Amino acid sequence: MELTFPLVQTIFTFLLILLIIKILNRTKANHSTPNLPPGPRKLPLIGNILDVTGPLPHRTLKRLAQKYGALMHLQLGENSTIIASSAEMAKEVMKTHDVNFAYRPFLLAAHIIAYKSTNIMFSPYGDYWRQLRRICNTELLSSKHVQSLRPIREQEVSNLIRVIAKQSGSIVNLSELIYALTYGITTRSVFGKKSKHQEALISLIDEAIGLSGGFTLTDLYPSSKVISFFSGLRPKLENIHQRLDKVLDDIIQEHKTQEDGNGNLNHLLVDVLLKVQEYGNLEVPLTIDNIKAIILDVLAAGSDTSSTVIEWAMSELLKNPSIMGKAQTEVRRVFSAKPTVDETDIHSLDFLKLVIKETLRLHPAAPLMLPMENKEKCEINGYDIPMKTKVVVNVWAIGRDPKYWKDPERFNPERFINSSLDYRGLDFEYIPFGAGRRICPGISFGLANLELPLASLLYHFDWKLADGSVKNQDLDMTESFGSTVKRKSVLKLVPIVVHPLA
Ligand code: HEM
Repeated sequence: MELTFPLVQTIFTFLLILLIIKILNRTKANHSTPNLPPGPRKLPLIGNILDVTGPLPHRTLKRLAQKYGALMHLQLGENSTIIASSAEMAKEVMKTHDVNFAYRPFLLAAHIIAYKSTNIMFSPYGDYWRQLRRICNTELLSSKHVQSLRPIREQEVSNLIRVIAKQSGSIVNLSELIYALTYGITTRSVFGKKSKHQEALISLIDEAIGLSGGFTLTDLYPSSKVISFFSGLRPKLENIHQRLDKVLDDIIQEHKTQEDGNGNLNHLLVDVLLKVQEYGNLEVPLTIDNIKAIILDVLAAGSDTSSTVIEWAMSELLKNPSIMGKAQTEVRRVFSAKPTVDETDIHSLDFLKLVIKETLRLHPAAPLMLPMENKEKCEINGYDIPMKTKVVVNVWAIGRDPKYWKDPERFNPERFINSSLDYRGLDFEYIPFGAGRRICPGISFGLANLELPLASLLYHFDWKLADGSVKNQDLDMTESFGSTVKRKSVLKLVPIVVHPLA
């Protein structure tokens, strides 16, 4: 058969279409099999869930990273997850690709408890979140405002010292006392006077944190209605949310009609928010529910973190008596002419600041930070990171990496002498408060809540372990994972009054 020109043209067009389809398919195939970072073998349906189960995920993830690398991929149920375990990878995520990773993944607990994720921690990156951060930086959590809350801290700490002094020579549960102290400081900083609802509020927040910590099945399989139904998590969270909402409403109403302990109404965090709501000239209006979500953030993020760090600092000091001695000598010298520690001279406690820095290195309150998510696909270290991948930074592993730290497991505050390393998010080998746009906005408040209590505990008392048969250097330091990583066993100690309160 002779090939006519129209027939040749038809065949040519047909072949061309086939070629285009093939190229398109290949491109599509490339899209569906990205070059992900290495990670352990994935099992059908569950992926790597079994690889990360265990009581201390930050330690498990460090071990896995030693095998698979500082940028590792895990499939956790339906969630494609990247774990960054080195300063270099953390910098890629939180500096090079900062805007792209400034999102948070959807978490059912944050959605239900925190008024549809309108708190600072879980609201998506955008105008509303930017506005909240502006309010934090300029008003709510600014250094100046934290300074104005000084009388509350001093009163609460001196109450604690009185309580402990009464038990001089007997056993105290220091963990419990510190926890009550930081909640006391935070709730009073928010609302002023101790409210009759305070205990209910604290126990509800604890309950909420208990339900949302770790990996919940519902968050591992967000698309499965069956899992969501059988886990029963949603109704439990809704129940807590309703009770929390009622308590917060009552406290705000009660607050509107009374003064704080200092006869002053304008410096408390709830007043700042109510004032900003009314007169703040806001781009996005702030509702009362938004205010409640922010208050929940401050209460949850502000108390537990500080008590955890104080508890670890005291544990490390007890374990290292010569360092304890040095810290006590300093605080007793600086405040020798005073009946107690106040915030006027607290900035002179240079060694105590090193102790706090070293505690934050070895015991970052949030060892896996808060999860992040990228809006768009990107490439890190030659690997593809598809859009909406969850990213976890193992700050704990970075803080103990011998690549950056000499003798990393040793508690040695002096390593920070003459070192420019700072926790403000610029040195990626040391990021206990995170870095980038989502860096903790509560650094000043958090530090103020650490310095005064620690200095006062060291000034007024000498400390012994309750169990006299245990040598100080053998103090058990086992951790327990939750919203923060605390001591597994409570710190039971015997205080001996050295400087009584006047
Ligand atoms: C020693 C005390 C504290 C430590 C170690 C700590 C640590 C952290 C860390 C690691 C993050 C995640 C940062 C990131 O994703 O890059 C964070 C976020 C946050 N922290 Fe803190 N924090 C402390 C105290 C506080 C206090 C006192 C407050 C409030 C009063 C606070 C409020 C927040 C909030 C609202 C966020 C979320 C920020 C956002 O997503 O934009 N924190 N904190």
